[in-house]
Amino acid sequence: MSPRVAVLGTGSWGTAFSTVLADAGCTVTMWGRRTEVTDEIRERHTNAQYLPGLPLSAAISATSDVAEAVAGVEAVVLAVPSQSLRANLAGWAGTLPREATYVSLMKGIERGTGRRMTEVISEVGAIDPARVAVVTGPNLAKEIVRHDPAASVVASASRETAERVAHLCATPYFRPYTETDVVGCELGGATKNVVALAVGMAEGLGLGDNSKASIITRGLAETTRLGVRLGADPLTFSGLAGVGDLIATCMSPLSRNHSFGVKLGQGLSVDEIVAETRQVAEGVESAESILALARSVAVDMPIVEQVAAVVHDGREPQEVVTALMSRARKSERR
Ligand SMILES: NC(=O)C1=CN([C@@H]2O[C@H](COP(=O)(O)OP(=O)(O)OC[C@H]3O[C@@H](n4cnc5c(N)ncnc54)[C@H](OP(=O)(O)O)[C@@H]3O)[C@@H](O)[C@H]2O)C=CC1
Ligand SMILES: O=C(CO)COP(=O)(O)O
Repeated sequence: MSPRVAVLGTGSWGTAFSTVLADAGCTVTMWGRRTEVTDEIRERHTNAQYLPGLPLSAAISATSDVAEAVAGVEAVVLAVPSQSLRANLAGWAGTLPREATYVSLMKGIERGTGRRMTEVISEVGAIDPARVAVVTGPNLAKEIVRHDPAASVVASASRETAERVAHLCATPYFRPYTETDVVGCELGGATKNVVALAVGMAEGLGLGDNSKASIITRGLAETTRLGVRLGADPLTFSGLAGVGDLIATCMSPLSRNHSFGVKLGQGLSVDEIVAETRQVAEGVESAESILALARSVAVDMPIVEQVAAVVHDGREPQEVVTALMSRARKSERR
């Protein structure tokens, strides 16, 4: 019998990952908060708002009733915005199956608490961390649904859980590796969105590839610094969840964070860009929470600090360049 999986969230990545699961042999029930979207997925097998032109597998159904979505599933995949996860889980209290495996697709850090998404799942859902995993890596939804080959990481404190989730989502075009460094994988995924905003800003200001490569490399350095302070393995940041996702997100016009940054660099305000795009650019919210987390453990993150100043305090992107270039000189590796 094919494994049954619930995917909670009908946006770009929730829908794309549902197609991966279906192609890997799972029967998938998606949950979405708008019935027009769930009706469309169930009846017409499309999700025109998020993935226009993509026919969805017959193995994917959808409902706006979360109890119906999770009934009898072995895994619950969470693909809602990072900042709404806590409220979503609280609203589903008593409905979520205790014995299931929980999988986070989200790349953000919670504002106010500095928690990673798997921490929020364990805390609010009262789920044993050994039954929680995160899937992360260079996985732009629009390329995944084209079946362009890509690799990913499934990280869980339990190697067995990571292996089971990798088995559920492995296809000829989606190759999951397993990992136990959950802290490093989640920090890599969340922080690369903020670095992509900075790279996008540089592009929007008309700067070239030297500038972008410098931001990516120094962004990786500060991400690694924070990760190591919080107990991550430094090698995780040279893997798919670190440099892999950083390259994809910082260089691709398909990335919402990169595109958001380009528009900031071109002079648009945060409110103007949000009104225009109406999709999640997780780095905008996470810039502040990652900065607070870094400050709480006395880690210097100058790029994250400058991005937070632009998106939260209205600093001009051009001022960011001056601020970063006029910092006191130091050794590259300290
Ligand atoms: N897109 C990508 O390529 C990738 C994304 N990710 C990560 O996956 C996560 C989800 O992103 P993605 O699917 O792309 O985002 P989208 O913006 O495409 O979709 C967001 C989804 O969340 C729903 N939603 C919005 N607000 C709420 C809320 N308050 N409560 C419940 N549901 C809500 C939206 O519903 P509605 O339509 O009703 O607004 C929609 O279904 C993010 O953390 C992102 O960083 C990770 C890898 C790749
Ligand atoms: O995480 C992603 C690719 O791995 C998607 O990035 P964006 O959210 O910036 O589109």
